[in-house]
Amino acid sequence: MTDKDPLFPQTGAEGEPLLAALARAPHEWALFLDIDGTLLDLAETPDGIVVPPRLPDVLQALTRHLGGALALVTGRQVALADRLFTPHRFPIAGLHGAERRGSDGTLIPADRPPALDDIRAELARAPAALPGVLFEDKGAALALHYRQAQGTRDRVAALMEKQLARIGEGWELLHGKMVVELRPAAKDKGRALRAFLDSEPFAGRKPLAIGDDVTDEAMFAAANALGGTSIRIAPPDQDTAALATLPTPERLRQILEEIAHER
Ligand SMILES: O=P(O)(O)OC[C@H]1O[C@H](O[C@H]2O[C@H](CO)[C@@H](O)[C@H](O)[C@H]2O)[C@H](O)[C@@H](O)[C@@H]1O
Ligand SMILES: [Mg+2]
Repeated sequence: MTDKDPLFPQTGAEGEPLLAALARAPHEWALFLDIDGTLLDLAETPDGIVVPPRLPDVLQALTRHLGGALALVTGRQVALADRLFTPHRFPIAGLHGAERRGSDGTLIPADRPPALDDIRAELARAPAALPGVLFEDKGAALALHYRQAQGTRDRVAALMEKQLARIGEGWELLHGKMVVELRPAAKDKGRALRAFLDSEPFAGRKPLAIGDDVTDEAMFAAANALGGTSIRIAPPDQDTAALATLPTPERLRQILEEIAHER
């Protein structure tokens, strides 16, 4: 390996050569894709995202090229992600790795302790006190979004800290893009990537992980440690474990579509 090897670039390198390497040897690679901010442009609200019409078929074509070794790794619920990419269903880790469905189609759900229900009720009332804040109920994880009320950031964080203290061990807060999420701590995106690579058809392949946010950092670190590589959708000077960057979801979608049409 040299400093110039495109498969093992320095942090801040351009991500396109990594995807070109995958396109040249799809049987060697497993592809792990985040959704919001990576495959899809960010929107003002969680429900405001737009799935470009060709994207589900592009992902399906890529899945075929890769012999099935493509998985979505997202903070969304699996059920919601399935609706986004209908009629296709992909191997997927949801809720940042707390739930997972491998290529055999069996979903391993996240635990949903009763204690979460009181917290759910309190957070559902938060938008009344914090105008512009949005509550997202993801079943086994709960989120408050402040993209449309950025002045409430500290109050949202304090409210979520209070919920974390209530629910106790085994839970954590994730501070994502203008969102704070309460979620199970034991499973993250890095562990999800490792679990995929322990099973067919992912086993024995080099992982390429692509994401855009703090929650993807565990996935980047796992991919790098397992002989693969990683791309963050971010400016080239982003502080990240990812070994390369791409500027926008749109550029990623263009490249994925080119690879899908090469076959
Ligand atoms: O892991 P991801 O697939 O990237 O999901 C991360 C979170 O994405 C969503 O929130 C983010 O995207 C919204 C739509 O673009 C945006 O309005 C919000 O500000 C972002 O934080 C989703 O709502 C969360 O549940 C996911 O965990
Ligand atoms: Mg994302």
